[in-house]
Amino acid sequence: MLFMVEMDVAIPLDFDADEAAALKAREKAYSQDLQASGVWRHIWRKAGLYSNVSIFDVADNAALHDTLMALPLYPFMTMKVTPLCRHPSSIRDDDS
Ligand SMILES: O=C(O)C[C@H]1C=CC(=O)O1
Repeated sequence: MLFMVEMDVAIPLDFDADEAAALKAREKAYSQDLQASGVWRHIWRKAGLYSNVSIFDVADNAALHDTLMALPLYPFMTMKVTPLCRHPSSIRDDDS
């Protein structure tokens, strides 16, 4: 199942800088592992914002939930999740 997930990150300005850097490093590794495995299909920066729009390919709603809850930056994120399905006008043979 495909989902578009929009993530807005807001780390408090007074949050410890070293701790924030460590969380961002863990987040990057977690994200890149999921990208390599095909679960995190796409990630795009929203220009000018500490936000991204991502496409996840997971088995079901519960798998998406578990994946998102495990994001190291999750406590500092606001998310919007949108389920996706194929568009009838798509010229692609599959959802790649
Ligand atoms: O920077 C972000 O958009 C937040 C988060 C998502 C992946 C990652 O590496 O960081």
